Amino acid sequence: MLELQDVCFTIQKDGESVNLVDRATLKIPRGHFMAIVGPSGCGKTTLLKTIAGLNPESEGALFWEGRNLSEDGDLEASEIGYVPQFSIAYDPLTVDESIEASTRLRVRTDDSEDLDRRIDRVLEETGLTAIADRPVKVLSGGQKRRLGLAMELVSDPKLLLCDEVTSGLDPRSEREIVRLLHDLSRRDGRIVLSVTHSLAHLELYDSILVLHEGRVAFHGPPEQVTHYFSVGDTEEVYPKLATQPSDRWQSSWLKHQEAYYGKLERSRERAIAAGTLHVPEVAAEDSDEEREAHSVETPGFFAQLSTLLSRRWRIFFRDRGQVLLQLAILLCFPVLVTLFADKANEPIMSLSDSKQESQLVEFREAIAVQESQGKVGSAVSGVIMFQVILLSLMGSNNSAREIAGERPIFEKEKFGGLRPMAYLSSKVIFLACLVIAQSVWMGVFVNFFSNFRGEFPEHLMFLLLVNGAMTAICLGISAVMRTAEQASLLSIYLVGFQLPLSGAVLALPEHIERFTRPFISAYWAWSGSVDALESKVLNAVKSVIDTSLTAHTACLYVLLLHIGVGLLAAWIGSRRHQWD
Ligand SMILES: Nc1ncnc2c1ncn2[C@@H]1O[C@H](COP(=O)(O)OP(=O)(O)OP(=O)(O)O)[C@@H](O)[C@H]1O
Repeated sequence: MLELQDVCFTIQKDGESVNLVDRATLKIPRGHFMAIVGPSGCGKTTLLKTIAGLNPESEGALFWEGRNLSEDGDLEASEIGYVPQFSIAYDPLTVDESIEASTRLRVRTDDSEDLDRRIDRVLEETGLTAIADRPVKVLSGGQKRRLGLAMELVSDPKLLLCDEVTSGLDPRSEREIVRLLHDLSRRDGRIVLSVTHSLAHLELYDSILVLHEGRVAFHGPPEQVTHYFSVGDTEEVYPKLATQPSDRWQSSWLKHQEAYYGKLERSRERAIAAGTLHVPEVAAEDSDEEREAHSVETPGFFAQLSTLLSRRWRIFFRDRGQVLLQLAILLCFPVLVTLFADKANEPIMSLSDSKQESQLVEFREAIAVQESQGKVGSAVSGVIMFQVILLSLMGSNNSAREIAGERPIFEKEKFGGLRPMAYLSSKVIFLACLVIAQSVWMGVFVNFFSNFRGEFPEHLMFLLLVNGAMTAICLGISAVMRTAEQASLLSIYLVGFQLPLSGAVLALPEHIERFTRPFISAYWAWSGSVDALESKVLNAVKSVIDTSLTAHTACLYVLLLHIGVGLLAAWIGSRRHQWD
């Protein structure tokens, strides 16, 4: 039994408290299929989220089998299924792969046979067996809704919450989905609550809850709705609701509640007696030990991590556009750098040791040496900065959308028991592979055509670090921002400011530089790499720059700090609840 006692969900609006759900009192027995209907904006989704625990109730209490959920803790992630309005599957995966990933993330299975059995069961239950190999992106609206349901059913939830799963469907698909939900509530005492706009097929529900401005206006058998509201047709219910304030509807409903619950109870008993409703005994779930024995265990950290990683690589390789873009960037960017590397290869002239015949010749030689130093110094510094900037760009391209672009799915999976740490670790490992491939290739390729005139391993380390720092910072941005567009835009600006604020092209005024420098990863990677040059080339670079250099050890620490800050932001952002 799910029971709500005077449950409120309150928000602060213009300094005032507003109840989006106002003293909702309900009793929903096991094996029950209930529709939540009401005019747009009346609080249907808000009520569903309050039941799910996504909106913590401000007042009142929720009980599950007599257990106070506010005091004794929420339902286990596996006990509750929530099918949201948005799609929770990745387009490039197939139906089968989506259900498999969902099972591996939510259910600790005994072996591969157990896993296959679970997948086959939900495929069959939701009528998806015939299209198990089909990619999600080609599914019809109705098939996508079935898939959303299937992905929730993998843990065999006792409470299934569905938000507008029939909206936008043609009448036939809508009836099929409502019929499916009805069937799902007939087994194992599962409660199915479905928010819907549609007043069609009400006869398939056990009860109808009519909400008005966050308040319960009616909750009873479907055939009683028109009688209760004294209307000829269900379509007339919403206009009727508008004829009086919601508190009047609420108080008049409270007077009739017991009588209607009596009717619901009698029709339930008839269904059980007729064998159309099967509700197993509840006694076994009364003790905590028994509950634990029956509950589905969530997989461990490493199991979730490996599922996420294999899914990420699969999605990456299925997205041809993404693979081609990565390859194009990987191959073209280093080529671009080598086009400018000619002058960096030239030798640097030195003053001859022998005495010159005249002062004029000596002077000309000094000028020539200075020019040669300037030319090579600028080229070497420019080539290093070019590499650093391109790797910063790759870093931002790697991760700016990585979390923000799939946030709703991540939130949904978190609700289903996914550990944020497993999720973030999978992102870090995936991105680290990209960073290593991009940076090593950039360093080695450019070094092949234009030999780094100094400690190449140190230079390579700074290339890795700058790409890693920008990838980590943009991953943090991706986790903190609300949308993928915001995250992309901010990341692009961040990269855009790297070159002008690095000081490699133009020295900044000192009072500005003091504040900007700590944040500019490109400066630290450039300065560290320049510091690793052999002394003659280093002096040539110093002769053309006004910006001061920093010892490479300090550069190393600052870049590591940037990576740390980026990952910390990603961790904080991933843990934050951001369902909407
Ligand atoms: N967290 C929130 N903060 C402020 N307002 C909110 C919040 N959540 C919901 N609302 C507002 O509460 C009202 C009820 O929203 P809800 O989404 O529950 O309605 P609904 O009945 O499901 O609507 P629809 O049928 O159009 O989907 C709306 O006016 C919505 O803008």
